[in-house]
Amino acid sequence: MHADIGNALDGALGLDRAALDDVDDRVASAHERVERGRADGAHGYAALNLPETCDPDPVERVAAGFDPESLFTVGIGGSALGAATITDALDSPVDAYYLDNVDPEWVSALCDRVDLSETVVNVVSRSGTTAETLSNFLVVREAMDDAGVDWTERTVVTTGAEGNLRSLADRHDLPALDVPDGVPGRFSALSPVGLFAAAVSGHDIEALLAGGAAEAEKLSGSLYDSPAYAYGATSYALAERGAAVDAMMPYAESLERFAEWFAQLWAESLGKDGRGQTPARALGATDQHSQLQLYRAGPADKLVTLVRPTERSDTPIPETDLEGLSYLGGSSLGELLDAEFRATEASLAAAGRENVRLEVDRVDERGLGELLYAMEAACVLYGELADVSTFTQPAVEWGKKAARGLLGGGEFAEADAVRDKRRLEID
Ligand SMILES: O=P(O)(O)OC[C@H]1O[C@H](O)[C@H](O)[C@@H](O)[C@@H]1O
Repeated sequence: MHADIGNALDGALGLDRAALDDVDDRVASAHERVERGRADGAHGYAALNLPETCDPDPVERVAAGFDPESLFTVGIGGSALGAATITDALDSPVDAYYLDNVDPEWVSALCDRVDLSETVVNVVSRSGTTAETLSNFLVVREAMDDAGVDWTERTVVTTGAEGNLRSLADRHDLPALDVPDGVPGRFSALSPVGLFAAAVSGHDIEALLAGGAAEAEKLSGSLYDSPAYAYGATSYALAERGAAVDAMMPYAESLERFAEWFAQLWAESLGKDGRGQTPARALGATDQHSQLQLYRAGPADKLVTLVRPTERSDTPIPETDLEGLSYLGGSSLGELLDAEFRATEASLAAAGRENVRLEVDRVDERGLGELLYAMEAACVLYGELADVSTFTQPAVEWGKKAARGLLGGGEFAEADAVRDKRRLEID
């Protein structure tokens, strides 16, 4: 991945090169802490070792046992978004569906619509306790039973070393993949959690890991030597000066989900102790015609992150004799998209609005591996600089307990708070 942080300097938020150099002095010690954590395989930091420690063989072996028309990944948050980012980005013969939400109409319509006898179900939960995932799995399993499909022949389990799902896999002798120790869900894209969907869809998971390894090699004690750290340190420095929002805006339809994955990574990891940066999801060029007005002329409280591949297959724009449109003829959709990318970058910079450019060669397995790993490393560095507990999510756990208490799954004080809701009702 290549990062260009030039437009993050000397804008409305006042980050200049001297201030960034000061942050760089702290990057050295932050990097040492990250390296120590990686060497110890400590919780969270272990995720940055995945390009070396993740063995693609078991994933490929389990995937080779299936030749499905469709894939249901039943999981939520980090147990779905990494895989979804990869399969959405790459052309695939397998229809990949992600059953993360528990919207009853949507789930049952999906089970009715898809041929379950040609579907593989991968139920993914690190903890094996997530209510949405287990409920959706039970619904899908029953739908398979009802359709006369032997679910045990078509189900893969991806989970931690023990728990409900591990017991289920053992009891029914299901193929099982491991969520590696020390790897939180939102950092698990380059583990079996993200890679099974890619492998069963025929993608090269070794190239995904190689992309991650290439970014890992560039991590160093200076932000000026590592694109991942350049991004993490710049985002942190801007956040400290008031960039409360990070608008992730890929210029590739195939990377729309990447912005969703990034949102979880950034929000859950860094939103702590009254700090953090709110991720916004945008898509170039579409959102130039929607959100860009705000990004350029609204509050100066944002970093806009522009992502693009430098190479892509292209489609020529046919010649036309329509007056006013002839300049488009002989050009291509790719050239138009690139011109829009550069115009947006310049338009933000001209208004003093900070933006960063991130580029990969192509949206392929290698490029995705680079991008996913680099954003994870950027996030870990940001967390070190901000001194937050990057790998926990206590605020999310609060809501989980409240919901569980409401459903009769135990006594939780959090559920009482739901019952005590204040009301001021207007009809
Ligand atoms: O993999 P699971 O244990 O089912 O967890 C799925 C998701 O659950 C929670 O919402 C956490 O905040 C997420 O970080 C996690 O990715």
